[in-house]
Amino acid sequence: MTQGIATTGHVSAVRGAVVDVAFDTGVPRVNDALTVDIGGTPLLLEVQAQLDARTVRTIALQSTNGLRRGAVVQALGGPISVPVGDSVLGRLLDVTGTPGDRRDPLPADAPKRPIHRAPAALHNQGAPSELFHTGIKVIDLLTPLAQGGKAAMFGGAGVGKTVLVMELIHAMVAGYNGISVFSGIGERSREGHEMLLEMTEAGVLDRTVLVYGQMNEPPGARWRVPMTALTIAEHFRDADKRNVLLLMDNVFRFVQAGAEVSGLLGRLPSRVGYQPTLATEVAQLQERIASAGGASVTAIEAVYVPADDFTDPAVIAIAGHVDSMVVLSRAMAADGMYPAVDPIASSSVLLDPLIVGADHVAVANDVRRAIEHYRELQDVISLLGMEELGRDDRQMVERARRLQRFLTQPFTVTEAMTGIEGRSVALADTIAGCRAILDGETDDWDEASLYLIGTLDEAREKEEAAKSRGKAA
Ligand SMILES: Nc1ncnc2c1ncn2[C@@H]1O[C@H](COP(=O)(O)OP(=O)(O)OP(=O)(O)O)[C@@H](O)[C@H]1O
Repeated sequence: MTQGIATTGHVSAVRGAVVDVAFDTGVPRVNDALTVDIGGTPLLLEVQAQLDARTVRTIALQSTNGLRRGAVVQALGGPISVPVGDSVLGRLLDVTGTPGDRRDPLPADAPKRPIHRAPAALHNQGAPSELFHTGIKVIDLLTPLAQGGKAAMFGGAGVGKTVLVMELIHAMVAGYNGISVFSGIGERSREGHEMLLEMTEAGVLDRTVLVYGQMNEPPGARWRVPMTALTIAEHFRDADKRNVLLLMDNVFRFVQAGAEVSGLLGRLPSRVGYQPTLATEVAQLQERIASAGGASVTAIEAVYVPADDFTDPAVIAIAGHVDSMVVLSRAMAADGMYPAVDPIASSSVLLDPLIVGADHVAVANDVRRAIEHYRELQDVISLLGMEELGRDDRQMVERARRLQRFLTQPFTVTEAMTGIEGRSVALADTIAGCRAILDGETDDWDEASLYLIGTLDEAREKEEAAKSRGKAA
């Protein structure tokens, strides 16, 4: 709000989620919050543009049903503020910080923080520190995650992003003593309540905050909900010096909501119809996800890839900010190779001999090389058959197929679907297993023995059991 100027205005136009508000003298600043009462329910608006000396254009964060021209609007004198701190632990909140879990309201004296803030100062930011072991073979080997790092799971519709994020939550939250902040952005609305239940069952609800703006909510809510989650995470980091795990499903929906808002505000679209401010919006969100002052914020993000097009501007903008990029492949999902992590397209800046050690990097590179070589030969194999390959090529292909199978893994979260108990594998076992396959120890094993198992020892038992059954028959 411009200093010393009246804070009350009135609605001058309503066009869906876009509301124009006129003030008698002066106008609030961009990103300031306004509130208006619709039949006893407060509606939050956020200023997006100053149209002239008296009028602002705002975007509504809740439904504008029932809003009339002339309604009295209060300027709050700053950005939307959301409750932070211990009182939000174990709660399911919406973009404005209002609980949606049918429990008591939050205490009136809960501390609040504005959702728009500058990122932590660069000199105060910490780089990713220790590695986060997930127990998921393909991730620990090829795209390691770090505490204080940013990882994103990229994939088209239905290739397993949510399942992978849920499994990571399972793997990490139980053995992690920091706070987890989960932000549901523009996905199915039932997911929030399912998550609440799961966290309660896992006994970690008292260390978790759930913040949701789902697909049934207006674009303003989906656009600002990651900021709300981030503000809560930042408070735990700065005020309590606690490590935070920030999970976001799905960051693409944040970009999509931004595009909807941009269209509603009448801005000309840019490449592929996205908002002209795409890169800025993504950077404003991602640059705030940082470790600072000795406490880390570790982010795991799911990113939907529209029409499996990895050159989509939204995907590229997000990919530029992450340390570990886990790419999910439709072809692998179709073959039942779950988790469908593409070993070639996925990468991590942490896969460096100085960070993970030379042995790890060497095995990871050999695994990639073998699978890449197999892919190059796949056309020849489908046209002419394996018999036409030279001896070395055939051996490489057989090892690559075994490696691909060894890197599949049953998940705890899919136990009900697959009927197979989830496995968690130590990194040393993953590396030893891959090395053994690359060295040819499993050349005469049945490929199926390596599919959906944990360690190589388990595959060995499966192989021996199959052999003894064969003999008995
Ligand atoms: N690791 C896995 N093991 C077994 N099945 C899986 C696995 N991952 C995914 N699936 C199967 O794929 C389906 C879709 O997975 P999921 O909901 O995670 O996809 P998504 O990429 O998040 O999809 P959307 O883009 O629609 O949100 C699951 O319901 C399940 O049947």
